Amino acid sequence: MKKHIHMNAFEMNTVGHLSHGLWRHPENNRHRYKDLRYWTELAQLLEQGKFDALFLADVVGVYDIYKGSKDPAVREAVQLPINDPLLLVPAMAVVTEHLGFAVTFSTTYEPPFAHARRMSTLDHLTNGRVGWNVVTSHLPSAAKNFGLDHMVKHDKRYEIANEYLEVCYKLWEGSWDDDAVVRDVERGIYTDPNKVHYIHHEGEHFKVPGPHLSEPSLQRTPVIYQAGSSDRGRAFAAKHAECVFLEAPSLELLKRHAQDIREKAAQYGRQPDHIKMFTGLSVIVGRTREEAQRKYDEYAKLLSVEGVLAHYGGGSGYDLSAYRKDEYLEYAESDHIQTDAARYTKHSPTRKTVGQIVESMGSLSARGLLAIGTPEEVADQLESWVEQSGIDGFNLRQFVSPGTFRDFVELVVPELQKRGIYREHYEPGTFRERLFGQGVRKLPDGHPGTQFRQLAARI
Ligand SMILES: Cc1cc2nc3c(=O)[nH]c(=O)nc-3n(C[C@H](O)[C@H](O)[C@H](O)COP(=O)(O)O)c2cc1C
Repeated sequence: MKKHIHMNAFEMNTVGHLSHGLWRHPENNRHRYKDLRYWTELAQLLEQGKFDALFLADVVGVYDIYKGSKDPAVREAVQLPINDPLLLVPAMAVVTEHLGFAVTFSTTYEPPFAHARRMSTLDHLTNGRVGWNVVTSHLPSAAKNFGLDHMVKHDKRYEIANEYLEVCYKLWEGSWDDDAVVRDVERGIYTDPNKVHYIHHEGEHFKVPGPHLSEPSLQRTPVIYQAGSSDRGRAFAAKHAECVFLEAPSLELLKRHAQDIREKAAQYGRQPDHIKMFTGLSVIVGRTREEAQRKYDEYAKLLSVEGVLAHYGGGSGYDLSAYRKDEYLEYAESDHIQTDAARYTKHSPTRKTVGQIVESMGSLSARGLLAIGTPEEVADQLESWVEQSGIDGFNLRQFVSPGTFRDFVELVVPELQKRGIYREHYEPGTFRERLFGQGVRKLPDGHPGTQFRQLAARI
């Protein structure tokens, strides 16, 4: 059987996720993000298109680096206003049966004990369809709103994240035995106390005795997503991630990062093929090339460079308004997203002036892979990119909502299915089983989270 392409729909509980300025397009419904039906309709559309998951990004701060002010981001709706993504999941789960939900949550500001319960709750409510995009956050405004004077240093954030996950694994994997809940009416025992264990975690950043508050859910540990390709980011992904969101300015670098993560994963004793690699994808498809071009022209006219610059400022830490246009942008150590800081500097095939970078930000392909054309032409591109880079799938961005996703479901999915490179029906089971095969309901052997099972045996 040909290798199937996996698809996540990349979304955010906000107006301006990535296509800044396009909220002005008459067919764009992003202002309906506050309406639960926007999300339940979207989930049903994605399930009709046999997507693996809805991947909900999230930030807990304001983009206020560009021009030293929040005003450009506020004016352009750059990931503000923004609501909590986790609260959308139960409603979408009720109207779907197979679609996964990967939600973003930061390990830097809120402690692990409550988050572990939140994720167990979602795994119960979705019948084993939840994933967690583990981020460490990158906005100084978030740090200040969580009581810190400065952002936690970049590498320190990953150090905290490693311990954070250890606490969560202990709670999810080791605190409750599979047969702890007995519901023995005769003896009046709901749960056998001998099968619920303290975790007694005492680390540098967290002290959590346990036990976990939730009974075991189908997956126990949610499917672990990660985004971030710095050295520390890739090392973290190699240790924990089951789905990695890679972004790079070339397919060659994408391939190298994917190989690097798989090699590091093997050194951790993991199965390298138990990691699915994704990259961002934009698609403008039409029944004819002219229709696709018309959409491209409409979107390109509305793209806001100010919005892109405000987003880039928070992502990279570089305020491009502070440079002369003829200055070359050089890589400077950043505590923000180092992948973003490297995009136009050390990861760029050529040195770029700030003027050249700002000009390129005015293009719809600024954020990476963009396929434009008929369903056949788009499918050709996707097949070629997967073959060249060795990745497993894409996080599909959108220009207009839900039009971009509807076009992909109605026009591109049938073409991919015809070529035998996309599922025609959902495989049974949990989110993790759909990604990694029947029977892989929980973390597979070799994943570091499995070492914390049968905690009682070790305490
Ligand atoms: C493609 C991509 C998407 C990301 N999405 C988010 C997000 O939604 N929320 C967030 O707080 N951080 C996000 N990040 C930042 C990283 O997850 C993480 O916070 C890390 O600090 C930055 O990664 P890096 O420095 O290893 O590149 C993203 C990073 C990348 C590369």
